[in-house]
Amino acid sequence: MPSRIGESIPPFPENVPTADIFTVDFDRLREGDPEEARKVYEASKGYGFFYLSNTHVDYDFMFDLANQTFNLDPDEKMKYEMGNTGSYFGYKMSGSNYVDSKGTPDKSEFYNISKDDVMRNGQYKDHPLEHPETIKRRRAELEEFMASCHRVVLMVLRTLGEQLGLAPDTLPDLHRLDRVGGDQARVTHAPPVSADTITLGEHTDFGSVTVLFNQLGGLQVINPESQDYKYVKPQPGCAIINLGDALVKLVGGRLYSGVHRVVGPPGEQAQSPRHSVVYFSRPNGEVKLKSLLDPDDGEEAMTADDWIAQRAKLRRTANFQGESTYHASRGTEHTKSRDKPKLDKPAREVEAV
Ligand SMILES: O=C(O)CCC(=O)C(=O)O
Ligand SMILES: [Fe+2]
Repeated sequence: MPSRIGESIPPFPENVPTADIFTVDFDRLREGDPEEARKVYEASKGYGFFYLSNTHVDYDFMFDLANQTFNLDPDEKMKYEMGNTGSYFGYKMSGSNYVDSKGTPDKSEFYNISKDDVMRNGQYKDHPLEHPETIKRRRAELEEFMASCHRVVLMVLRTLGEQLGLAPDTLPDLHRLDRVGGDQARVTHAPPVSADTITLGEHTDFGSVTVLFNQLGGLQVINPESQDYKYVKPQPGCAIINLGDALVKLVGGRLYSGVHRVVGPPGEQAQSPRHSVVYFSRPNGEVKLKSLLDPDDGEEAMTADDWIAQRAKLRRTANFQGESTYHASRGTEHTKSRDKPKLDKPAREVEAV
């Protein structure tokens, strides 16, 4: 794996609690295998997470891009800092989001790259965003990365829509690659920290379907039955797929957006800096986030763009004004009808970490 050339990745330990999540094969799903479709649906009502093999996504270069970008001078990175007003593209320095209801600063930096900027959609056609050279020179690869992740997203959306009785194109039509929306690729970096340190706070993803590539452990998701955190062990060759709040809203709460967080990698892996590579899909910007499966209740719903801006803004340390900000920043995790997860549990209380 290129970001760790010449280094072997320390093993994920055997003695930590891991999430028992389904593995779905993308090729078989595309061929219409009903068993694979069933697994997608069951996973989306359970953990809200599953592994996907045979994704046909080339993501190795993104770990290189991450390494090179986060190694830039802090001054250079800060030129692209996203700010506190709800913009969600560009660089986020470590500490500028908070991780809990006390406003504790996070310990990871990330860089978000807009799908519309890379694809030159809408306003970006004539006014592309500025990026450091480490990202600029990867535009062709980024385009391919985004298009291939988006193919995965559409297949998941089509499958879930069909399982819920929607026409196959209903959800994909609200997530068009060539229409303006908040989709983004992200690379993250956290320095080596112990396994009881939260580097990215407890959250649900804002959008529809997330496609994630991990080399090291540290990602944890709440088990819907036991309501405690389990590690999502990286599986070589597999993406980790999870659902976000926008999709949960579009299907009237019939699917589940898993509550997750990132802590320092477990066991021997704790000596290593951690990178992850993500593609976040969102509904197209003007899509109203209300149920497609229930009668219209007449309530005005937020657009996908406003939803993302609100959540991004309220998660910034600079905008934190006490516990009420934290609660206002949350997603569908506190509105779903299933049992309430044990939210905001400090990492050090998690069993066997
Ligand atoms: O780094 C990871 O494994 C997950 C990152 C994540 O949950 C996020 O960026 O929303
Ligand atoms: Fe996430």
